[in-house]
Amino acid sequence: MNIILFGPPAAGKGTQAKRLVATRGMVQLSTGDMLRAAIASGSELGTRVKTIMDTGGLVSDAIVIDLIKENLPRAEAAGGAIFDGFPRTVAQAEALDAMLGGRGARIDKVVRLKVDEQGLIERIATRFQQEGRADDNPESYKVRLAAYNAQTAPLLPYYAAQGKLYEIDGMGAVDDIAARVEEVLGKNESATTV
Ligand SMILES: Nc1ncnc2c1ncn2[C@@H]1O[C@H](COP(=O)(O)OP(=O)(O)O)[C@@H](O)[C@H]1O
Repeated sequence: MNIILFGPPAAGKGTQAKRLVATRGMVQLSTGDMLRAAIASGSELGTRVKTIMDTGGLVSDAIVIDLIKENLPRAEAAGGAIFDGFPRTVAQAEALDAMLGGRGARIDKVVRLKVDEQGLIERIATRFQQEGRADDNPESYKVRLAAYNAQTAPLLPYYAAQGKLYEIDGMGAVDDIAARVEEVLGKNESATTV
C-alpha cells in the first residue's frame, strides 16, 4: 500500500508517518528530511537548496522528483511508501503517478490531516523553540503556508477526482490522530468526493 499524508506545513505529517513506520513497517519518504540531510552533508545539492528552504519557498519539482525516484525501490521492497511532504505541486503529483504506474504500482490513499491555522501557529512556535529549524521562524512559516495554499492545496481536487482522498481531524493528541489514520487505512468504503 502506498499512501500520501497530506496537510499544511506543521500539520503533523512527519509524526504520523513515523508511527506508521513503526506499526506497519512501511517506508517514510519525506522530501523535507532528504533535503535537510543534503544540507547537513554539505553536498552540492544541499548548498543549492538551503536558502530556498530556510526562507520557506519550494525547491524545484525536478529536484524533489529525482529524490523520490531514487528512493522508490527501497519503499517497494518494504511493501509500501508513506509520502510525507511530497507531492507539493500538481506537476509532482503527475510525476509520482507516472513513476508508480511505470512500476505497476499506484497511490492507494491520500490522508488529509485537517488542522486549524491558529493551532498550526502554536505548534510551529513550540517546534521552533524545541528544534530550532531555520524555516520555522514566523516569517518563513508565513511563506510556507502561502506556498501550501497556492501550490499544494490544488492537489485536493486532483486526488478527490481519483476517489482517493480521505479527511481526518488532525487536531488533538498524537495517539488519537494515529487511531484516526489507522481507521482510514483499514477502510474499504469510498473516499471523500468533491
Ligand atoms: N515536495 C517538495 N517540493 C518542493 N519543496 C519541498 C518539497 N518537500 C520539501 N521541500 C522544501 O523543504 C521545506 C521543508 O519541508 P518539510 O520538511 O516537508 O516541512 P513542513 O511539512 O513542516 O513544511 C519546504 O518548505 C520546502 O522548501
